[in-house]
Amino acid sequence: MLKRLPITFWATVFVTVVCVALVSLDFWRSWNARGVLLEETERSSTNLARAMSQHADDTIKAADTSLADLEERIEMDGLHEGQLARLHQVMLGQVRALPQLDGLYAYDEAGRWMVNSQPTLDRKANNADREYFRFHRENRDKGPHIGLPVISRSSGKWIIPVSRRIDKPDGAFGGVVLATIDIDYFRRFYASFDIGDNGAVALLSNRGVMLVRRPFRAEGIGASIVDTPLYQAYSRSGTTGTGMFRSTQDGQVRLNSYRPLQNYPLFVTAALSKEEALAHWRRDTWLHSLGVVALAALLALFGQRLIGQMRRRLEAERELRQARDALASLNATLEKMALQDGLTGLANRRQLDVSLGNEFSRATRQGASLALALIDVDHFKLFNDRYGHSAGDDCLRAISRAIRQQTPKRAGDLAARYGGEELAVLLPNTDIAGAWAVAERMRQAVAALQLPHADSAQGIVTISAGVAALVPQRGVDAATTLIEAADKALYAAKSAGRNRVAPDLGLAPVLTP
Ligand SMILES: Nc1nc2c(ncn2[C@@H]2O[C@H](COP(=O)(O)OP(=O)(O)OP(=O)(O)O)[C@@H](O)[C@H]2O)c(=O)[nH]1
Repeated sequence: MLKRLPITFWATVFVTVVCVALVSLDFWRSWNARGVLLEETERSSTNLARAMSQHADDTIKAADTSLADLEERIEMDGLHEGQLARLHQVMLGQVRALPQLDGLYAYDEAGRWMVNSQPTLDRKANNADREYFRFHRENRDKGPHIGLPVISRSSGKWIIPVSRRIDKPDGAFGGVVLATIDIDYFRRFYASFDIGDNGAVALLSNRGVMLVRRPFRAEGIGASIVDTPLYQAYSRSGTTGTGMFRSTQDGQVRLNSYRPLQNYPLFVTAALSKEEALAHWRRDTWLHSLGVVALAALLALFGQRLIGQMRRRLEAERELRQARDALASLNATLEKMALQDGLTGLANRRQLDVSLGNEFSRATRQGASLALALIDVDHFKLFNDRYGHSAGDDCLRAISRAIRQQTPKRAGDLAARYGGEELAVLLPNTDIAGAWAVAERMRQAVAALQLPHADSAQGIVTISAGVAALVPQRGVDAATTLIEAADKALYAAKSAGRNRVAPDLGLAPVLTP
């Protein structure tokens, strides 16, 4: 079934498969490259988040260590005047040593400013209203507390408060020590990252409050992000993770990596813009795809032309085959016509001569008898004269038909038009008696046609025949011998009154009719 499909079909299938494979392979390659690029982006953002969380942890840890030291000193020595001057010096030293520190402060149990790292101390100021102060007053927990970002009352900068509770010797609330971390310190650090034009990094509290963010927006500090998909993913997992989220702040889709701080209830997130990460890939893919599609189109066009040519060539070959077949059949017809008489449909004189030559040779070789009957229409001239030449032709055709029907069907038997109104029947392997019998049957068949002939003695068309037979002797007899003998017999038949068969007894004296 498949074999019968034309070559042009398979060529079309081939070109189509090549074009589709070309485009599919390029698509697959591009899609793979995209996946690899996103994986790399994810790795970068994860590494960035790790570095940020470590940095934030270290930054707060250093401040908290100072606080723990201050807390211990105050709990040991109390907050009396002599102690305050020493504490002031210690605080100044710590703030100078730690660039992230905006200031260090100590408040008594009523929130009054007792000592800080500022050059002057406003004794009338009170921080009892601050969130961290209320937290420590109400919680006996001795660990550090990270507060919400606020603008410092003393320096006017955005700060993150880190505080610890001071206990009196009896365990009652004795005040708070506070370290304020300059948000600008984080901002400067985050500004040093290469996160592209649309990347974002942030430090956030575990309760979903923004502490610092790049791109920096003052109104973003302290804002809640609990409704964002990023925070929901983080609070669900509670640990390190990644995800592709659309920012609720600027609508950008980013690949986010989030990671909690090891020691504090905060987490960081590093987000790289998907758009930026894929920008180069997109440009590259566009150019590449354009090239591949153009190549596939060229291939398809070229293939289509080639297949068209193939089709035309096949068509030409088919036409050529048809012409050759027509020529062959024409040749066969011509060959037949060359051996056939046009009027009677019997073999023509040429074929008779060839067959007679062949059969004569065979009979000579085999020592077989070869017979020939020469037949002539009686008074045919008168027939033509009375009925016309065309009726004469019809008459000849009818006689030829009758003679063909009576001609034996053995190989070599041949009825032919000898010339004019004269016919000949070649009968191999036949002696004179057999030939006479055949000619007699023919004569009777013609008479049976009852073709009217007013100028004939019988009133119908009749024929006369002369038959001759011989067993040819090599070097003695020739084919013409047989013709001449038959012709002589025909003449005898005519002379004897026509409408009869006369045998030639010279060549075959054995005849007993
Ligand atoms: N219509 C027609 N006539 C033919 C054809 N071939 C030969 N003839 C005619 O046949 C006639 C033969 O005449 P003749 O040879 O005189 O002999 P005949 O009239 O048959 O008389 P006998 O043979 O003596 O009986 C001629 O008039 C030819 O013109 C042919 O193909 N068609």
